[in-house]
Amino acid sequence: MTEPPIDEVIAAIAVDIPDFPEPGVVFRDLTPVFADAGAFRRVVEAIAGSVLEDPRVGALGAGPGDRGFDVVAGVEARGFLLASAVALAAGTGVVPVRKAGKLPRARVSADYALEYGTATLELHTDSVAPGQRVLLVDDVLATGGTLEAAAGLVEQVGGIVTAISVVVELPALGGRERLRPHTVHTLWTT
Ligand SMILES: O=P(O)(O)OC[C@H]1O[C@H](OP(=O)(O)OP(=O)(O)O)[C@H](O)[C@@H]1O
Ligand SMILES: Nc1ncnc2[nH]cnc12
Repeated sequence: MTEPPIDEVIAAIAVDIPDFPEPGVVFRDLTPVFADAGAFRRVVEAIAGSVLEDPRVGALGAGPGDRGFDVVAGVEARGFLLASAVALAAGTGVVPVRKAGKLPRARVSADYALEYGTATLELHTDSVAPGQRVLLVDDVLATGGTLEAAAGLVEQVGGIVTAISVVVELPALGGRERLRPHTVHTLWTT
């Protein structure tokens, strides 16, 4: 039996919440997508294979037996739900990009603004080896402030951001443009 396209699966399950967490923001709640076993499996497998589907797959170092990344990095908190599952599916390890004050050892930090506030992200300096290829994962790409900060941290410790993969992209907020020249893979654009 043919499975429906992944964007249709996500769109049918995700829930839009107007004016959350503040007036004017339409919050895209993906928790029902992650709670649905079939949808979660599809999402995780699609992200784990996202670099292999890139037309520049060869240039990114992907090919038989190589998905094009050596480790998955996820952004706290919702990115964690995806990143560890993607890493398990891909056979790699997983690295947390955490909100400020949670990482105990030597770290780099970046302040940033997102669609509804400001925050600070941190990464252990030794969590990515120099030259290691990193797939950076999160649930939502809105303004791109969060993923721009996370990508900068990965690069600051010597990693190569081979691609950025998200479940949903809100193109009206310009995140993709902000993340150039990084490659951005999205499962659902709305
Ligand atoms: O593209 P941007 O405008 O930067 O917004 C996207 C970010 O916003 C959300 O995280 P949030 O900071 O709400 O944290 P959470 O995962 O802890 O809920 C989301 O999970 C992304 O990380
Ligand atoms: N509109 C939105 N919905 C869910 N998460 C978000 N993070 C930033 N903007 C968001």
